[in-house]
Amino acid sequence: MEVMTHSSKFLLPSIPRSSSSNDGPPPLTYALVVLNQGLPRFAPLLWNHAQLRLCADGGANRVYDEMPGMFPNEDPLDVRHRFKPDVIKGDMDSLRPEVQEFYVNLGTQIVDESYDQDTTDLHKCIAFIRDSTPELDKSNLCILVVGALGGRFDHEIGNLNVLHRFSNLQIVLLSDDCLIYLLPKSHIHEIHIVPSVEGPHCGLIPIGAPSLSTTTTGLQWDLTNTEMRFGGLISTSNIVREDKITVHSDSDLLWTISIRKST
Ligand SMILES: Nc1ncnc2c1ncn2[C@@H]1O[C@H](COP(=O)(O)OP(=O)(O)OP(=O)(O)O)[C@@H](O)[C@H]1O
Ligand SMILES: Cc1ncc(C[n+]2csc(CCO)c2C)c(N)n1
Repeated sequence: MEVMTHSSKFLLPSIPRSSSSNDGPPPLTYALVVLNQGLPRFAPLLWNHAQLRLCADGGANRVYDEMPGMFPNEDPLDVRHRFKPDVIKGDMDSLRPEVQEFYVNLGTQIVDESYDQDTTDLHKCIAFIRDSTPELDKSNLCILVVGALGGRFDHEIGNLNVLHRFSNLQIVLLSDDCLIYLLPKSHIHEIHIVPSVEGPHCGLIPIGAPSLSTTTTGLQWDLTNTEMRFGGLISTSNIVREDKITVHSDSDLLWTISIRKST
């Protein structure tokens, strides 16, 4: 079984190459999706790492309203020009008209899918990235989603559902406090902890289906061919003990880890 490696190095100001030699995996490219919740403090950092920046509907209001406040010594208009979304997509019931007009004048692409009331704005944005030009090599693409957690529980669960709907894409849901991604059962996973920005609290959660057997290394409470299911044992309030965590499971699992306040 192939090994999939994971790392939150996108939370570092400059992303180190994966290894000192040339035989490591190719570097990831990042896309950013901004949802309609308060921007996390590291939003400008992720924006600068990303090659493609989308706003899900009212997420564009957040960029327009909140980015200038993150650069209090700069002219708000300059900041808004610097943080111009490439695409705003959704059902457009939250995007304010003056925000839309501002970004249209800067060249942002607006994709109105108000006819689709069966998928969320995040789903629409992920589908856009999936279907976007081959310039973005999907196998090396990691989609960072900010504003995904905290707030309305129906939205949070909808966001987790998107991880399962697009399980062949690497998607990371972020809030100010933690991040979440899916560990597909098709791979053995190596999670390389970046101790300066994340940990120690973590969890492994079988949200889509029970797991008959999960084995981990590197955690305070490791699992050894352990069964996990909702209503039974799930691994919450666990702690990372080593800088490399391995996970092998017969089910897709959610991995979550806390983000340090100093990030
Ligand atoms: N409180 C929240 N918690 C988590 N995610 C959120 C929250 N609010 C919005 N989102 C995310 O941001 C996206 C865009 O938000 P927006 O408010 O524009 O959606 P919406 O379709 O108008 O929602 P609704 O009509 O249900 O209020 C949503 O699809 C969702 O993924
Ligand atoms: C069974 C069922 N439940 C809820 C909705 C409503 N809904 C789900 S996604 C969405 C778009 C939000 O931007 C809306 C309105 C539905 N269609 N089907």
